[in-house]
Amino acid sequence: MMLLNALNYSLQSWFLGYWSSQYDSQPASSVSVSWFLSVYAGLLLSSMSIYSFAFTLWTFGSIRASQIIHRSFINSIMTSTFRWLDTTPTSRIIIRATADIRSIDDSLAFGIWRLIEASVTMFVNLGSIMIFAPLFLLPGVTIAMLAVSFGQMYLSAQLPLRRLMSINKAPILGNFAAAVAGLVSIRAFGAEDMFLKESRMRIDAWLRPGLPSFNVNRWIGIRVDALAGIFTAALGAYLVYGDNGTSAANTGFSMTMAVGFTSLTLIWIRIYNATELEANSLERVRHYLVIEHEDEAHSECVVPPAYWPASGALQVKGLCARYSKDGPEVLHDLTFFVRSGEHIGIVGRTGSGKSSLTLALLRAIPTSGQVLYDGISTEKLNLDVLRSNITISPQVPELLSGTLRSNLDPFSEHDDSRLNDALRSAGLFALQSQGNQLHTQDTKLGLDSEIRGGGSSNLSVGQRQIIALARAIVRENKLIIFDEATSSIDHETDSKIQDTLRHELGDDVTLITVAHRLGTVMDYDRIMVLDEGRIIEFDSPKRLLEKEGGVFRGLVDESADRAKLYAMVN
Ligand SMILES: Nc1ncnc2c1ncn2[C@@H]1O[C@H](COP(=O)(O)OP(=O)(O)OP(=O)(O)O)[C@@H](O)[C@H]1O
Repeated sequence: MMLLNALNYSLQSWFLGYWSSQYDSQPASSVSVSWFLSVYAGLLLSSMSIYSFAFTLWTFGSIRASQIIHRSFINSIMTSTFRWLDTTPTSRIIIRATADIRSIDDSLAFGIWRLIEASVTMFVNLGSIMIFAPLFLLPGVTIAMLAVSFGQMYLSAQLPLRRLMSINKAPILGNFAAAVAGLVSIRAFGAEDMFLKESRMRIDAWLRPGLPSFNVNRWIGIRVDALAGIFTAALGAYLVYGDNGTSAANTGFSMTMAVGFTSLTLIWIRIYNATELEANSLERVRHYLVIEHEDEAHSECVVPPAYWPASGALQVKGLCARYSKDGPEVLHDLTFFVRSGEHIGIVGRTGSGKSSLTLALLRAIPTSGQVLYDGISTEKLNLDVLRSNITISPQVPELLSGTLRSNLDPFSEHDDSRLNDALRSAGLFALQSQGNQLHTQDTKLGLDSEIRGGGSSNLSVGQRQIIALARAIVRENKLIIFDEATSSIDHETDSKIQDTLRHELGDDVTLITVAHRLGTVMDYDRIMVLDEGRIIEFDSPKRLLEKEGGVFRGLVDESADRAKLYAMVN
C-alpha cells in the first residue's frame, strides 16, 4: 500500500506538469479544467484513502504486536526463578517494563512505518527521475552510495553514544530509589551530600554523551546536504542546458522528484538511526524472555485429585537443594517423615539451611530427591497447585498495598465474617482490645484498613505476621510453614501468635516452624536440628534434652532462658 501511495504521489506531480503543458499546445479555452481537476482530485482522494487504510492497519497491527510482546515479557518475569529475581536489580526490570515497552509500543512501531515509507518514496522518486534523465542513474546511485557510507560512519558513532545514554539511565533511577528507601538512615547519618554527589555524578554520566551526539548529527547533516545540493544542481543543469529534448513540464517533474529524493536522504538516515536505537529496546526485552524460568511453570503436569491434600503428611526422601543449578549444594540428602497434624520446630545455627529447607519444600530453588505431600510426589506437580496448597509465612511477610481484606482474600473467595473470624483467631482483635495499637496510624485495624507500601509504611512486623497468620487460617491449607520473626516482634505478640498456632489450627494441619527463639518450639511434637544442610537430630524435645552431648541440649544449655525452657518441656 505504501508503494501504491508513493506511485500515486509521483503520478500527481507528473499530472500537474502534464496539465500545465496543455496550455502550450492549445488555446486555454479548449483545455477542460473540470476534467483535469476531477482527475487530480480523484488521485488525491485515492491517495488519502490508501494512506488512511494502510495507517489504520499498521496501527492496529502494532498494538497487537505490542500486547503480545508485553504479555510474553510479564509472563517471563513472573515465572522466572527466585535466583534470577535475587540477582537482577529491580530498577533494570522497571526500565524494561516502562521505557523499553513504551519504545516498542510507540516509537519503534512508528519508526518502522516511517522507515518503510521513506525507503519506498526514495525508490519511486529515483525511478521517476530515471524515466526522463536515465543518464542520471549513475550519479544518482553514486550519490546514494556516498550517502550510505556517510550514514554508516554516522551510525557507528551515534549508536554507542545513544546506547551510553540509555544504559546510564537505570543507575540514576536505582540511586534515587535507594535514596528514597533509605531516607531516614541518610538523614540520621547526615549522608545527604554523599547521595547528592552520587546522584549528580550519575546524571552527568547520563548527559555526557549528549553533546557529541548533537555534533555527530551536524557532521552528517552538512555532508548529506552537500551531496543533495550537488545532485539536484547537476540534474537541473543537465535538464536545462543539456540537449535532451525534455519538456518544461517534465523538467519540473524531475526536479521535484530530485528535491524529494535528496531531502529524504538525510531524513532516511536519521529515521534509520532512531529506529535502530528503538530496536535496542526490543532486543533488551527479548533478553528477558530467555532468562532462567521455574521448571514447568506453565505446564499442567500432574493434576492431583480434588480432595488432595486430605492430610498434611509429608515424606521427604534424599532431598538435596542448591540455589542455582551450578551452585554449591546447601541441603544434603535429607530424609524424614512428618505425620499429619504434627508440629515440627526447625532449629540450627545461622546458615544451617532452615530457610533453604522451606524454600525446597515449595520448589522455589532447584532440588533433587523426593518430597511426598499427602502421598503425591511434588516433583511433577504443577507449581501453582503445589504452592496454593502450602502456606508459608516468611520472617517479614509480604503484604500487598490495598485493603486488609484484599490481603487476606486476594481472589474474593470468602465473606467478611470468615475473614473477621480469621483475624480474631490470629489474635489481632485481642491485641487491639488491650489497647496495644503498635505502630499503626489508624485507630484500629479492620478489614477496610488501608495497607500502605506493602505494609512497611503503616504496620509493624508483628502486625504483618498476625495478618499473614490470618491469611494462612483463611487458606485452610494442610501444611503451614512459619518462619518465626526474631527481635522485631514483641513477646506479647509472639506468644499470641504461638497460642493461635497451637489452638486454632485443625488436628490435621501440619505446622513447620523455623524457630529463632527456642522457647517458641519447646512444646512442639518434634524438633529438627539442622547443621550445614544436614539433619543431625530429629526427635521430641524431651528426648533431645535427655540426650547426653546432644546439639539441641547444648543450644538450650547455652540459652539465657535455660531453666524456663527445661520447665516448658517438663
Ligand atoms: N540467595 C542465596 N543464594 C545463594 N546461597 C544462599 C542464598 N541464601 C542462603 N544461601 C546459602 O544457603 C545456606 C543455608 O542458608 P539458609 O538461609 O537456609 O540458613 P538459615 O539456617 O535459614 O539461616 P538464618 O537462621 O540466618 O536465617 C548458607 O550456606 C547460605 O550461604
